[in-house]
Amino acid sequence: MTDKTFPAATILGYPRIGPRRELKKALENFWSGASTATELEQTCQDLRHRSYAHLTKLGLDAHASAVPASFSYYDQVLDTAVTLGAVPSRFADLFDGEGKLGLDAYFTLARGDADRAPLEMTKWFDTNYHYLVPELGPETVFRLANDWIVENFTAARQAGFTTRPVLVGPVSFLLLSKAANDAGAGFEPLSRLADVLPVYAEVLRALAAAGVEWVQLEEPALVADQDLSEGELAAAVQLAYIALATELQAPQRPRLLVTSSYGSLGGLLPVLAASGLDALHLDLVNGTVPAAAELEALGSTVLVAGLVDGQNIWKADLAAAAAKLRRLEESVEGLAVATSTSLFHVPHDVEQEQQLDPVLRSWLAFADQKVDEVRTLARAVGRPDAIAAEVAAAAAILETRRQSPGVRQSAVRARTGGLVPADFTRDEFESRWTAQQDVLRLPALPTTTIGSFPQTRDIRLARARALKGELEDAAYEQLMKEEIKRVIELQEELGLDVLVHGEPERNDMVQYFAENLDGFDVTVHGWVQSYGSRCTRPSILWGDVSRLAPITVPWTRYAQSLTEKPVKGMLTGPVTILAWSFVRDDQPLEETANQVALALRDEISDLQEAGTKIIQVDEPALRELLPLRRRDHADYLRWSVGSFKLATSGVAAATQIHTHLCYSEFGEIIDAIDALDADVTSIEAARSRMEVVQDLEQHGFARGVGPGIYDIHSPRIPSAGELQELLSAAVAHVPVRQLWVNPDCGLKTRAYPETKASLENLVEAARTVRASLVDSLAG
Ligand SMILES: CN1c2c(nc(N)[nH]c2=O)NC[C@@H]1CNc1ccc(C(=O)N[C@@H](CCC(=O)N[C@@H](CCC(=O)N[C@@H](CCC(=O)O)C(=O)O)C(=O)O)C(=O)O)cc1
Ligand SMILES: N[C@@H](CCS)C(=O)O
Ligand SMILES: [Zn+2]
Repeated sequence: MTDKTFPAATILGYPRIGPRRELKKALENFWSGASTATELEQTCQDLRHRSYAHLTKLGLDAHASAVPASFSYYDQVLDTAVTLGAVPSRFADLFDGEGKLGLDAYFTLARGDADRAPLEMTKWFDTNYHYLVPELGPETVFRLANDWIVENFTAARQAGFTTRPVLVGPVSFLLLSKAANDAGAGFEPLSRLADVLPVYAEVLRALAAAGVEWVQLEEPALVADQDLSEGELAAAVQLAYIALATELQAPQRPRLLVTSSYGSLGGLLPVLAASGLDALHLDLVNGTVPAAAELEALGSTVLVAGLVDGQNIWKADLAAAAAKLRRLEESVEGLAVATSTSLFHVPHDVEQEQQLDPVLRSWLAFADQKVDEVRTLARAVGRPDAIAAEVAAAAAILETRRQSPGVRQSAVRARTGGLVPADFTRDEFESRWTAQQDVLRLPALPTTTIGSFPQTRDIRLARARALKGELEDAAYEQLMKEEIKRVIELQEELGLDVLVHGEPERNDMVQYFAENLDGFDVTVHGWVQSYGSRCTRPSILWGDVSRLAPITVPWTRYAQSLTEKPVKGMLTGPVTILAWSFVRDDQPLEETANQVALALRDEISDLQEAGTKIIQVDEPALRELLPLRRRDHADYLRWSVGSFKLATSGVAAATQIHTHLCYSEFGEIIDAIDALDADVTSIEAARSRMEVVQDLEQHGFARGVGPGIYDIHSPRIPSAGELQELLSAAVAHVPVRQLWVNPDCGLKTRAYPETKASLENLVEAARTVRASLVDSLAG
């Protein structure tokens, strides 16, 4: 064992995209062939070392393992899978002659290739980050197949930084994995725990040999209810950490920190406390301070208190955090301060946002400011008075927030305060459905898309120029109208049945609405990684929300004027607007969601007034915000479903309401999807091989449904035959009268050539299956 103690102040991870999205640009250049692998590696090494130097300058101790090596080229779960050699059999040829997986193999797993679908992508806990899902089976061979974790440590040390390498821990790795297609019935990834532990031990030995003092194993899956009993989970945790922390001893391994972000460990805390870990992190923002006896059981294990919120951007309430610290001090031997989660959920630095109102800016802490908050709290350990001035300053800021105009608007409060049950209900579904069929007169298996068409570089550049004042508003509007016209013409040519305007005028499906609603502000550089190279700038929802004027109506009206076919109105739902923004933390989410819902209800009413017959309200984040503990589900689903219904219940029976869900597994919330009472739901399905249609069938889902048959997350063009197969699978499980044909999600991240070709195939597949249905009826 080294004699190094755990650093007093640390963070669990830092944004890896770079202050100016350097990683995004480097990746996209490499993927397009504009740069070489060596150039990408060099850029990323520079990025890592610059961020270590920056964190050192901000006061983290670069010689005491206070700086986590949390970089990833694409995703931290993929990094762990590649380190362990855990790849599905369809990618077996990616290993080189020495059994290693290199950069090309890594990106093939992430993005697929012409013949192979990539790993599935899904939500990382209740966040807007998406990880790649490892696929395991009884035959998966685990072996140390990639040495980046060691190489990066060594290179950083040569540059003067003793970092703390980070890996997803063994129990979470297996719980986050899924059974491979060829795994056989009933296979559970966690059954491979005993096989994966020797490779973790090998990694730890290699890290120790390289001079690593502390390593961070992340176990976030332990804070979420799983499909196994607490006893089974406890046994797995015990097996894993007795093996890695007790049986494997220093100097064979570095000191071990296990982290537990996004919630409370509950009954697993005593298990981890008894496992011989050197340090254990608790999330004390999403979770609560454990009882004294549980803390005392930690003995010599250092408690790393996650007191600073890694997921939201409000300045910390230092008085409340310091009070928690005092309770911890009474019961533990060793105490350090950290963030609740990695900081990759928040942008780099609020000082980059000089355009924000200085009062609002003074309320905010991005990653760099959070480093400061962690250091401040660390100074209070054993000396609470040492931070009295900082505590007073934080309290004054909270008071300014409370008093600030705009935070409470009486007109908005009067509306939410006056809501009655009738505001949340429509006519009965069957009669609506009949009224809608009369108006719409669509063929069986109607084809449509989810809303966005490719956001071309020209569109983004035009918007960037308009923002800089280089392009007049009228000229920008004209360019967007030309794009809408092209998109409508293309859909007519393709023969789609229900059209969209393509969303060219939207920078992002949430930010666009935030820019047009009162109560929000937006950032310029506040980019946060969503997956791979894709980023968003979560908006700041700081005050009461209301609609200043119609937002989407002119664009939708224009698009509808170009075609006889129905054009869907396209809005983002209240839950998704909340989930993908940084939301005020001074009132229940339900109140905020209802404020957003009322603003959308007004927009929907105006769309209907303008002649729009189908209005889609996207709720891709409905599943994302589902609490990690089952006991909290019912309350969440009550208010989230309620806010969707509040937004959509003001329309006539003949107006068809669609919704769209993606990026999650939905089996668990089919009841809630049904309760949304949307007439048609399009839902992600292609990447998970249409698993959802079986859930729908079991549930007896009776509304319209479009299980996405074209996986838009990859440039791969699905053949008409393949799409036809997926559609036939859907027909086998869902009555034809309910079925719609559509891609998995919007097309904004795709380019035109693959979009056109894929949609041609999609329309052809729908026609073929339609014809076969007619034949079978005739036969
Ligand atoms: C559907 N998804 C979304 C999620 N969250 C959101 N907030 N939005 C979503 O759509 N979560 C779940 C899924 C999957 N996640 C994503 C996230 C992000 C993207 C995506 O395509 N992001 C784009 C950025 C989009 C954007 O904000 N565009 C702006 C700014 C564009 C820009 O970079 N401009 C340049 C200048 C122009 C140029 O040189 O190209 C600049 O500012 O420097 C806009 O269009 O105005 C991304 O590129 O990462 C997809 C799915
Ligand atoms: N209407 C949006 C939904 C994405 S989840 C789009 O098509 O991009
Ligand atoms: Zn989607």
